[in-house]
Amino acid sequence: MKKIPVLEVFGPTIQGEGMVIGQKTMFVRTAGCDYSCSWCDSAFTWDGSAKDDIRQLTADDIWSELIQLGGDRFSHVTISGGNPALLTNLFELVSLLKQNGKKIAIETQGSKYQEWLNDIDDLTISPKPPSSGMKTDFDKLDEIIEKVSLHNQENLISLKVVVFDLNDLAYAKKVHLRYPSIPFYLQVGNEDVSKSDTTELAQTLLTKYEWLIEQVIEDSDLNDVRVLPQLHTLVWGNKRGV
Ligand SMILES: C[S@@+](CC[C@H](N)C(=O)[O-])C[C@H]1O[C@@H](n2cnc3c(N)ncnc32)[C@H](O)[C@@H]1O
Ligand SMILES: Nc1nc2[nH]cc(C(=O)O)c2c(=O)[nH]1
Ligand code: SF4
Ligand SMILES: [Mg+2]
Repeated sequence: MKKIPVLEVFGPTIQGEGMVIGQKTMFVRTAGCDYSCSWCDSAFTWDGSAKDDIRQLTADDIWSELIQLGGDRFSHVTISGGNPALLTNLFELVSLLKQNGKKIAIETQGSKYQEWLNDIDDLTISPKPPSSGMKTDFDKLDEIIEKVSLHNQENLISLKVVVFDLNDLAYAKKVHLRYPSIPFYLQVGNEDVSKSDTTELAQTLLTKYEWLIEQVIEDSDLNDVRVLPQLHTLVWGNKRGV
């Protein structure tokens, strides 16, 4: 079996973000990203700080670990990163999870296409706004969205944009208007990914959530969007592996 670079396997927990927020799920976090967002809350997947913790695992190894941690207490697995869509080899894990009756979600930024994306039950594509320092290749994003919309019709696809400021909101609007038929989520940006005081962090994030809701209320281009905080950050702060 082919190897997959893995940094974390954890759960059961709840999906804290986006289209299936609140869903009980396991997480597999792969190593490596083609982006380097200034505010990335999982920078250890790509900045070298956790390079000694990367394990090269087969799909069978990952499955054993999921069962060891989750037993019969899960039906859903979320694969995030880093950018899992860098990894052609994830195909074997996707088919193994499906064979075992598990639903699969993916978190990716929409910079790379893989054929196995067509087999994902809950696919979240999260293009990055200006505050990240990254530039979206809209031709590539068009291509990915066209392919997954065509091949992934029984499954759910959504777009999710993290917003820190008005510039990001203008970008989010542009993405939503470009793909009006794809369910669209706005997510509160966490400015302080190393803060350890969860109560203080939650207060700040709720204030930012209220600000984001107010922007959406006022804007007729944003009538059909959903506005969400990162639920896991409100509950557990910046803790890893939850
Ligand atoms: C860590 S990323 C991994 C998956 C993929 N690389 C991506 O960005 O979509 C998972 C999600 O966390 C979001 N995220 C990362 N840092 C964040 C922050 N500081 N505040 C809010 N959301 C953040 C990303 O935008 C993405 O939607
Ligand atoms: N509970 C929980 N929900 C999440 N949703 C997306 C996450 C991610 O880091 O991709 C994440 C995460 O790390 N934990
Ligand atoms: S694309 Fe995702 S994992 Fe990569 S740097 Fe940005 S937020 Fe982090
Ligand atoms: Mg996260």
